[in-house]
Amino acid sequence: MSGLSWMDVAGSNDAAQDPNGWPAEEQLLEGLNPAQRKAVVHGGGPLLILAGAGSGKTRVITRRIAWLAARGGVGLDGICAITFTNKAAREMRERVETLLPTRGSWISTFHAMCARILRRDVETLGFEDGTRYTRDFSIYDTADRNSLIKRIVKDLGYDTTRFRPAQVGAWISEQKNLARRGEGEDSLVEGIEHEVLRRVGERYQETLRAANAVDFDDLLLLVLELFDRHPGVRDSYATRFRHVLVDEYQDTNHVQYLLTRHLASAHGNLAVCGDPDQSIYAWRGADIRNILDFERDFPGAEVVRLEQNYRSTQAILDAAQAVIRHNSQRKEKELYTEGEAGEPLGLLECGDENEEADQIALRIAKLRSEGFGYGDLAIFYRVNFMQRALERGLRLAGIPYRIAGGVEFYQRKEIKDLVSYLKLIVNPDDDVAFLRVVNVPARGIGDRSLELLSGWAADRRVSLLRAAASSEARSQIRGRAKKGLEAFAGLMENLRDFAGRSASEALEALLEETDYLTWVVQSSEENAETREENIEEFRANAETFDSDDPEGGLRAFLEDIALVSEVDSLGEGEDAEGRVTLMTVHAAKGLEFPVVFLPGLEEELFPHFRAVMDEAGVGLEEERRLMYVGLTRAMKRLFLSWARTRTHFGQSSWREPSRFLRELPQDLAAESEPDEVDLLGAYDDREAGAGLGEGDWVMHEHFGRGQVERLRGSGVNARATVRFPSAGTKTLLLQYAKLTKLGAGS
Ligand SMILES: Nc1ncnc2c1ncn2[C@@H]1O[C@H](COP(=O)(O)OP(=O)(O)OP(=O)(O)O)[C@@H](O)[C@H]1O
Ligand SMILES: [Mg+2]
Repeated sequence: MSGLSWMDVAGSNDAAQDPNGWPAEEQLLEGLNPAQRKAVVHGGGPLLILAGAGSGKTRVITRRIAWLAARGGVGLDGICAITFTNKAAREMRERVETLLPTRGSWISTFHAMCARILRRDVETLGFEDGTRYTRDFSIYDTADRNSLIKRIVKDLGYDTTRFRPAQVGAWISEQKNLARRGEGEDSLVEGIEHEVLRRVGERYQETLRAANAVDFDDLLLLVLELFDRHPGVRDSYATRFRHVLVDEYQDTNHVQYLLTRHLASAHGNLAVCGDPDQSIYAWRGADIRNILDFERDFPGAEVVRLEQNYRSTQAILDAAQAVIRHNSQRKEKELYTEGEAGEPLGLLECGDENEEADQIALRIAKLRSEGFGYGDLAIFYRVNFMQRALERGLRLAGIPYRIAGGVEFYQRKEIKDLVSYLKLIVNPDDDVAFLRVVNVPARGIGDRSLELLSGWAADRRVSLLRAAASSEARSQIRGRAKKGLEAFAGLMENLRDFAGRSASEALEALLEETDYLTWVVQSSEENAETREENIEEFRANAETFDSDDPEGGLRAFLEDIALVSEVDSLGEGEDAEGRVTLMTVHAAKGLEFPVVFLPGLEEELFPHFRAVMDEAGVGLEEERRLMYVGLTRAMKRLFLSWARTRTHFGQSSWREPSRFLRELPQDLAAESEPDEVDLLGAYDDREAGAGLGEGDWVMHEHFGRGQVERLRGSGVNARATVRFPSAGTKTLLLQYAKLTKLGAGS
C-alpha cells in the first residue's frame, strides 16, 4: 500500500481499506520515531512515557488515542484522555478527529471530565442530612466563590479587610484537599483566626449545598466520593473506558491520582506521560511522587523514554539544559536535537520595566521584518503585575496582542450578568446568581429588602428566588421593591422552560424579556458601545457552541463557560494569528512558539522572592523548573531580559540579574547577535554614540525632550541614558532610538 496517500486509501475500494473508514496503520504511525511508535502501539497494562520537553509526549498521547480507537477495537468512546488545560484538550480532540472518521470523545481536563460525570450521576450521592445535589447544579468559578465568601464573612460579623475573600478561599480550598489526604488541618493558622476560618469554611460549604452549587475543588472531590462510596458507579466508568491516558502527569495532585486509579481499576490500561523537570504546580498541591512512584503503584509498567527533541534549536536546548542541571533533586535525562544550531540567545539589560517593554517592542518590529508573524511571538512573565508595563510598551508601538487567562471576557460585568441569569434559569437555587441580577436592570430592590427576603428564606431553608416567588415573603416588603421582586420572579418563571433549550435560544429569550441591550445602550456609561459589542460576541459564542455541540444545550454551554479556568483560555474566536501572546510562564506549559521573550529575569522576581527566601531550596528548584518550562517553549528564537530598576506597588527598587542568567552557558550569551546588548560581556565605555555627548539635549519621538546623562557601548551596542522630564530616565539603544540632537549641554 506504500505510495498511496491517505486520501487514496480512504477513497478507494482497496481490500486494505478498513470497511468503517478507519485510517490505516501507516497513517497513524507516520512521523513517529521508533520509541514513539513503541509507546503508541503498546497493547495493554500500565505505560509510563518519561521524557524531556519537546520530545513528542503529547504527540504520542494523541496518536495513541487514535491508534487505540482505530486499531485497538475500543472505539473513541472507550477511551478517557486527560490533559492539563482546556486548550490542550481542544487541540488534542481536533487532531484526533482529523485522524478518525468519528467524533464524541472523552478528551478533557480533570475538571471537565468530573463535571460530566456529575451531570450524569451526582444524584446517586446523598449526604448525611438527607440532601443531595441535582444534575442542574451550578459551577462557581473563583470570582463567584469569592463573592460568596465575602457575603459570609460579613454575615458572620467579621472584617472583610482582615479576612480577605481570596485568601479565605485559598485556605478553604487547601483544607478540602488536605482532608482528602487524611493529613488533617493546616497547622500554620492558629487561635482565633483559625476559628474564624473554620466557621466561614463550614458556612461556605453549607451555602454551596443549599444553592445546589459546587466549586472547582468539589467537582473532583465529589466524583472521588461518588467512586469511593458507590463502587457500582465507579465500575460503570472503569469498564466503559477500556483505556485511560493522562498527559502532564507530573503535575497531578493526590485527588487526581486517586481518580486516575479508580478509572484504571478494572483493567490497568493506564498510559501516562510527563517530565519531572517540568513539575511546576507543587504550590497548588501537585505531587511529583505520582510520577516518580508510578512503577511501584502500577506493577509491571512498561517505561518508554523519548530522547529526541523536535521543538527547539540546539542553542535553546543547550540553554535549557544548562539551567536545569543546577537542580540537585533530579535524574539526568538524555535530550538531543538533530535540528539546526540556531541563533544565539538575545540578552537585554534594560534601565527599567518600561524600557524593557520598549526594547521588546523594537525586537518584535525587527522579527517582523525577518518574516515572523505576530502570532509566532509570545511573552511569558513570572508575575502578573509585569503585564501592565508590557502592555503599555506594545500599545505604544502599535503591536496587536492578546492576553491568555481569558476569564477576563467572562468576568466582564455584562457577560457575568447574562451568565448569572442563564445559571438561574437552569438552577433556581443559585443564590449568588440571584443576588447578582435581581436588580439588573434596576427594579428598585435595595439592600434592606434583600435582607428581609434573605431572612425569610433562611428561616424556611429555601432559596432567594423561591422566596421572591412567594407572595407571603413579598408581603413583608414595601413599595417598589415589592413590585420589583414580583416582576423578577415572574420573569424567571417565564424563562424557566428555556433550561432545556439551546444556548442561543435561551440567551435570545433572556435578552428579549429583560430588554438588557436597550438598558445597556441607554445607560450613560461611556463604554456602552464596548459592552454592546461584548454582548454581540457572547451571542456569537452561544451560536458557535450550539452548532459545535447540538446535543448540549444551555446546560453544557454554562459548563463550558464555568470551566474556562484561570490558567488557560486564550480568548476563543479571537484571531490568534495576528497577535502577540502574553501569558504567565505557568500558563505556557505544553505550548510552543517560534519566538519567546522572557522578561524580568531578576533575583526575587524570577526566581520569585518567596523561593529565594526558602532555605531548604525546594522552592528554588521549582522556580528553576519553571524557568526550564519557559525556555523550552521556544522553537527558533529566545530573548531574555532584565531591568536595573523596577517599580511595583509604586515602589521603585534596584534589581540584580537572575541567577538563572548566570547559569546559562557563557558562549551562548557571548555570541549574541551583533545588535543585541551583550549582557555578560564587559561594556566598552570609550566609544560613545557618535556625535552625542553627555549633557546634550535631545528629542525622542515618544518621550519628547531629554538630557543625555551617560553614553556607553559602541557601534550597534551604543546606548544613551537620557533623562526625560516628562517620561523619566531611560536607557536607549541609539540605533533604534532615533534621537535628534537639540544642542550641547552646559
Ligand atoms: N517524530 C517527530 N517528528 C517530527 N516532529 C515531531 C515528532 N515528534 C514530535 N514532533 C513535534 O515536536 C514538537 C513537540 O512535541 P510535543 O508537544 O508532543 O512534545 P512534548 O514532549 O509534549 O513537550 P512538552 O514537554 O513541552 O509538553 C511538536 O511541534 C511536535 O509536532
Ligand atoms: Mg506536551
